[in-house]
Amino acid sequence: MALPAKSLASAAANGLRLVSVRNSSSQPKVALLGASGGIGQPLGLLLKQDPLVAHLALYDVVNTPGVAADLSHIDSKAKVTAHTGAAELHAAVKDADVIVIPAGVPRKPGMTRDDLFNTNAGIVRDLVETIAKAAPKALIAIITNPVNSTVPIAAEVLKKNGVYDKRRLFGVTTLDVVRSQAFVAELKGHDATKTVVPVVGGHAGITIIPLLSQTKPSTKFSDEEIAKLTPRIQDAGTEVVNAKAGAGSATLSMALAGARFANALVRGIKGDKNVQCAYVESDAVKGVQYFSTPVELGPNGVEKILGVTSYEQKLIDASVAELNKNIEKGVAFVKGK
Ligand SMILES: NC(=O)C1=CN([C@@H]2O[C@H](COP(=O)(O)OP(=O)(O)OC[C@H]3O[C@@H](n4cnc5c(N)ncnc54)[C@H](O)[C@@H]3O)[C@@H](O)[C@H]2O)C=CC1
Ligand SMILES: O=C([O-])CC(=O)C(=O)O
Repeated sequence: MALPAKSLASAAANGLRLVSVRNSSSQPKVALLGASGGIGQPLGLLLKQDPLVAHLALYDVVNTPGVAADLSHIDSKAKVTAHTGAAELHAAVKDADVIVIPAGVPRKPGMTRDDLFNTNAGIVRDLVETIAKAAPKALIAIITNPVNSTVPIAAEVLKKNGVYDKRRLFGVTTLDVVRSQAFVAELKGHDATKTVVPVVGGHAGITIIPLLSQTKPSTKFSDEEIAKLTPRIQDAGTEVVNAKAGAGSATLSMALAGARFANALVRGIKGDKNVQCAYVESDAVKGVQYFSTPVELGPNGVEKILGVTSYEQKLIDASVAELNKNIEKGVAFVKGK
């Protein structure tokens, strides 16, 4: 919530230290952490072009001034600021409405997303520790893998700081939706821009569950088509990792997906309610604490969790044990068990 200029002035006059006042929804600030990376740079480009973004704060441990100088020459609305290294993180996230996090290492061929845990868990924990203090009301969108575990890590850090609000924390699974829509459109000759495929569960292997039965426009798939499409969607990240042959994982399609999701969060903040799939704390599926489903986004983040009723129940059941393993690993990392 933004304070009117008058109350800000009188608070300052009374010597009050104002901590973490959010910008007004009319001037949204988006902070991008990991802004110099393979995802960060094209995602920064797309966010700079987003007419809803008033301030784009770029944070990384390296190369931020160059990326910011480059982006700041684009004739779009967003003001761009650069913040480099831990000492400048507080300023990067302070008053942010939305914080998008692609900071961390990507996979190489032969690795699972869980193999990134040892490096990325600590990166996410430390970033969220500062967010908890400088921007406790921000909507946080985590791209860093393994998403199934980094979201519970972030939640535990926010809880430890007494500022956790389950409506405000998201694992970004939009790329799974983007891919499903691309693959289905290609197979069926649909217009990809008008094809809708919800994807639920998590963001690794069998936890990625495309609800092909709910494709719009309504589409019939043979058993053979489903048997081919489902694993292709589940392994699409690995398809890119292998094609890049050691040079990283998906960056361009992820930048598009991340920009789409960040835009949806900002629209929600501005009162333009909309529905997106995201990995959030949820009671949609029994026996698992975090699960991606379509959720309605609004001024406070998740306004409503839209459940899953689906023909894909076997896939959902199969994902629960794997998700619980990933979630428990993240929680234990923060709790030091
Ligand atoms: N959720 C999803 O659907 C997807 C997630 N990813 C994940 O996104 C992450 C980033 O991937 P890329 O951009 O390709 O990697 P990258 O290595 O190209 O870029 C990562 C950036 O993070 C920065 N960084 C490292 N430690 C940091 C810290 N403590 N604070 C701030 N910045 C820090 C690096 O300096 C680098 O600029 C990976 O974990 C990857 O697995 C990738 C694709 C899809
Ligand atoms: O596969 C990876 O390591 C990156 C990722 O999450 C994706 O492309 O879906």
